[in-house]
Amino acid sequence: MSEDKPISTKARIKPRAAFVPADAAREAEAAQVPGLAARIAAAHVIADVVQGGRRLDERFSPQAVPQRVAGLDARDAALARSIASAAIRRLGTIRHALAALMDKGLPKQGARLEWPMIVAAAQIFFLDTPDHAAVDLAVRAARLEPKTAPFAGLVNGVLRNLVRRREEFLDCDPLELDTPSWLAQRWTKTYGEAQARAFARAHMLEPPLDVTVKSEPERWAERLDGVVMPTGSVRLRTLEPIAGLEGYEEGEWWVQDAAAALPARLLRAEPDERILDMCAAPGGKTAQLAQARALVTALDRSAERLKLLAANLQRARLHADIAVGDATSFQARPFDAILVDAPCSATGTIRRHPDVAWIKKPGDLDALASLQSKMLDRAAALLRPGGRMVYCTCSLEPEEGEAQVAAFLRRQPDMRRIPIDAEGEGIPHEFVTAEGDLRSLPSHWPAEEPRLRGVDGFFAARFSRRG
Ligand SMILES: C[S@@+](CC[C@H](N)C(=O)[O-])C[C@H]1O[C@@H](n2cnc3c(N)ncnc32)[C@H](O)[C@@H]1O
Repeated sequence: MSEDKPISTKARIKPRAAFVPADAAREAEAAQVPGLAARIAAAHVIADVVQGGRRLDERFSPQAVPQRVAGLDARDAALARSIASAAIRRLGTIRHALAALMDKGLPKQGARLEWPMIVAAAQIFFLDTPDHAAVDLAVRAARLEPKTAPFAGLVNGVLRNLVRRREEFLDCDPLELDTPSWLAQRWTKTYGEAQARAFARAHMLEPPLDVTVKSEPERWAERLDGVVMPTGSVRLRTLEPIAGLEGYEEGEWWVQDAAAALPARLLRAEPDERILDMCAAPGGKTAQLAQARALVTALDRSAERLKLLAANLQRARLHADIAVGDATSFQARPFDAILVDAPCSATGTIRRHPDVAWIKKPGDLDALASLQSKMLDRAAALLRPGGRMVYCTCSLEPEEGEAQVAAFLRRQPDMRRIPIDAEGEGIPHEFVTAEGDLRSLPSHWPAEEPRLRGVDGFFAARFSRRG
């Protein structure tokens, strides 16, 4: 361990096996120490995401695997989630700091201690946990296993040093450390270095909770301690679980990022129009279309996710016809309007889903872009002459946005773009491209109050079919 070694920005600890208490007796022992089971669960979840490519949401779903979080009470599960989320959001910074404090890295026998050390570092850097508790619980985690117990002193020393040098490590560049290099390079190439850095800074913050209200946004903003955004979404400061908030059970609003609420609006649904929502689950956009009293068919390939959509619509007291099927081969008589909210890399949602940055790989883009173009072509075939269509993705990558749409218009001479009229449609000017498409960025809406900043990165383009 080194005391004041200068920071090498390239320092990294190699990924290790997950931290697993050796047997049931030790798990029981862990359960006796308040807060320890939550930290161990967080360590497991971080390893699952980083090494196993698993989604953070899935690890905390009601079907969570028993060893991970299922045994925790609600408070501990919430704590484990906020630790895991903070750790994954700033994984590069944390690994960089730990590597800078250990000359030779962790000894082979204690390699799996990286995970509880990451858990402790996330608390020391980003959460309200008292430093001594964060350090002590990591040391206790190390002592649980005979293999790692000899390194409890090392864990203690490194983490105490981390506490001492906290400010220095927090001054690091999030574009270099907390953004996978393939994404940093892509964003720099597409948007320039200043924007790429602004995205990385936006990704550092826990995002606000945005909701789409059925009506009276000002009244709901007042009741829920929020603000009405220029596009009509209500943005809340709360960190409380949503199910307990006023109006949720009654279906007066649903959770939806302010940018995610725009594509369905761009479709301009009219009462009684037949609308196909091609990739509908879990249904945020279906609910908007149903709220406009359109006759919506909600199609999705995933029956599981459609169950969630059905529950969400039921809570909001809204209706749609639900269809399980593949959008690329779906058959039906022509629709008046179609929304194609295609599966994508989701790189525009890293603020809300920091795991996306570590789970997605550059090789995913080709397969996604090819699926999106098949969906677009099928949608064009299902649209009546004169009908409207909106294509959108929550991606910052041009292959899934601008380039995808340019190729679509070349392939489909019957389709023409309907540019967005920012002024007339109440869409912020900075969200609208020269071609008239929507392109929101995580760095947009730079509010003074950090809790109210930013928006998901979305792309949307609108078309009509020549009559
Ligand atoms: C971006 S999400 C949709 C989000 C949804 N529109 C909303 O606002 O809540 C993409 C959806 O596409 C679905 N999907 C993926 N491939 C599909 C396919 N071939 N056919 C139909 N749906 C598909 C996924 O199951 C997923 O639910």
